[in-house]
Amino acid sequence: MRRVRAEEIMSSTLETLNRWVDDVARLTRPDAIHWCDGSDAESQMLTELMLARGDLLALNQETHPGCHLHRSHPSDVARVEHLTLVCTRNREDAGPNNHWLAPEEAHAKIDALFDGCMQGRTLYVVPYCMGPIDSPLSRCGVEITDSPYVVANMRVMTRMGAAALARIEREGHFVKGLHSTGDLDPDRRYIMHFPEELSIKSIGSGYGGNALLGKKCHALRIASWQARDEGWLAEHMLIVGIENPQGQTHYVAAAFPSACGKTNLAMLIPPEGYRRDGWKVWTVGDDICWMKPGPDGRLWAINPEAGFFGVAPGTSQATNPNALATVQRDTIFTNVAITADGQPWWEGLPGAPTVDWQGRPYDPANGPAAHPNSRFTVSARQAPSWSPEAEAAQGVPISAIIFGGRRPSLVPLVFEAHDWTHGVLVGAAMGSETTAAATGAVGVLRRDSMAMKPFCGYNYGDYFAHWLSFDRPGAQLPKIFHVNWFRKGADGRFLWPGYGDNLRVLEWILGRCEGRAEARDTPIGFVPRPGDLNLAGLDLPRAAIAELLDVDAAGWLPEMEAIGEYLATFGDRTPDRLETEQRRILAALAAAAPAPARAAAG
Ligand SMILES: Nc1nc2c(ncn2[C@@H]2O[C@H](COP(=O)(O)OP(=O)(O)OP(=O)(O)O)[C@@H](O)[C@H]2O)c(=O)[nH]1
Ligand SMILES: O=C([O-])CC(=O)C(=O)O
Ligand SMILES: [Mn+2]
Repeated sequence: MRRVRAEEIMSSTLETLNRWVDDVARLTRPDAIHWCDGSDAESQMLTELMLARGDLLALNQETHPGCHLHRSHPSDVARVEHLTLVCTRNREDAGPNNHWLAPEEAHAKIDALFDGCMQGRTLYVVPYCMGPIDSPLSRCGVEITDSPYVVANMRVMTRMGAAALARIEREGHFVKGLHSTGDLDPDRRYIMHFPEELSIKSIGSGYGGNALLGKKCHALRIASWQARDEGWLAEHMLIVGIENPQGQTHYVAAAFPSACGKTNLAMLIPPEGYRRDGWKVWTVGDDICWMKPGPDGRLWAINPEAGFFGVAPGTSQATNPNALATVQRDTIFTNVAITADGQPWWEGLPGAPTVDWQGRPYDPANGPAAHPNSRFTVSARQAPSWSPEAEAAQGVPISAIIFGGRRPSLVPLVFEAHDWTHGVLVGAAMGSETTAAATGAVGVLRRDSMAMKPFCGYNYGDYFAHWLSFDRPGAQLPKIFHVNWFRKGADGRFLWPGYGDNLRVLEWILGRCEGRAEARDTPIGFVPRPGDLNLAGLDLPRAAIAELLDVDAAGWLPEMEAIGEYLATFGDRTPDRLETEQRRILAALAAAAPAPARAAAG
């Protein structure tokens, strides 16, 4: 066999890349082509260009140096799940959890929209690396886009430019992402994924997860497919380090659906008593987590991103002071309001807006001043809680995995799965109320397994089987938990204070991992009794705590039945082990429920 020399791989990769750029240019007909190097000078040039074109507005440079505002088209403010497709040769491989089109038909449909779409525009070639540039867990891609705003965001959100291109040349492969804002007509908008070709095509949107292709499209949909083939996990999870008073740091990964508290938990500021005792919280990631079993059998995780694309509304000194401190400089704000002196403003901040997110004089009759899905894009390094371990090539070891969602009733504040199989069922069964992060109705309860409903690039049944496959000899798997910060009382208000006080729940979780914390066993898992949680200094009525930790077996019966029906929607692809587990819990609930509920459910 002839050995292929490194230089040959390098030149053939560059050839592939050049040929692809040429092909795209022939189709889209840009006026110019710009290869991004990620330098400061390039960033400066793009900012000036966008300021001149009105794509960016400078905010108050005295209070917010280096901060700018971008207003997207009012019909282009969130991910569009109904226009997001996974195009596999076999429809079953995409699964009922994805919208699907056959690859040939999909290419034909979207290429027709790309035809000539970059006339009068510059085509930017954006090489990027998801994850630390020297990590074996990282993966690279190249996004072609005609949006300088996308380039500017990709520069913050990924390791973008020359170093990424060098890694691509060395490795010989990369994910291809083609993006154009097109004419922003929602009728000519598609976000298409071709996992078998490791490629993405997105047109008609300039917004977040639709357009920053390194993020949801690559790091979740395509990566989840690759991860299944290669034995790792690509998840919609934050990664946070919790340092206890003894100076030990444990890392936790948590999956909550979009706009359900990942960024907040990742940057949590401990309550005062905890701070005094020496607890610290370190942010590794706030949205995406790639993890792989290490030589020691533990799961080791990296954050593939380099920045935060966080929800602005609700971010305040009271809720997330770390995030607020992070966005005081060098931040791109999208669809927030502004004050009379040009500072960014959103609901939850003090002061008053004068101009709303659409650039109109603020009038409460028009709704919120900032769009509910308005965002900030900022380098993760600017967070006061930023963990240097986020740059570690081997990643960080995960002690606990947490699932959670917005559940106004039924689901307790926290519970622990009995074992890995049960934990996978807990993740698969996740439900949450929809939020403004995607277009469509808000506040509707839907199943969102592992918070990946919009992001899993293949059949959920296969995905559950992949999760189960990590339970094998030699594995040192994290314990799995479920939390619910969003339980509401009869008055419609949240029962749990949330935010910094969530550390109380994390302390119990880590205590369980170390075999210290107590719990009672219930059909749905281990639940703390009020005395098992550290509630010192918390002004919470005893009745609220009781309600937060109650397990209503009669109420859980129909929920567990619905979970069974949901699992069945993936047909043969649902692993038997998961269905057996669901039946086991259903039986335990039936035995625990008072007789009338059993009869009703029977
Ligand atoms: N009641 C309550 N609300 C919370 C809590 N944590 C976060 N929120 C609110 O939930 C909303 C979204 O929070 P984020 O932390 O930005 O959500 P995310 O999961 O990072 O969202 P994406 O970036 O869309 O994936 C904000 O309005 C927060 O104020 C909590 O513990 N309790
Ligand atoms: O992808 C986006 O547009 C924002 C985001 O993090 C999410 O929706 O989970
Ligand atoms: Mn997200």
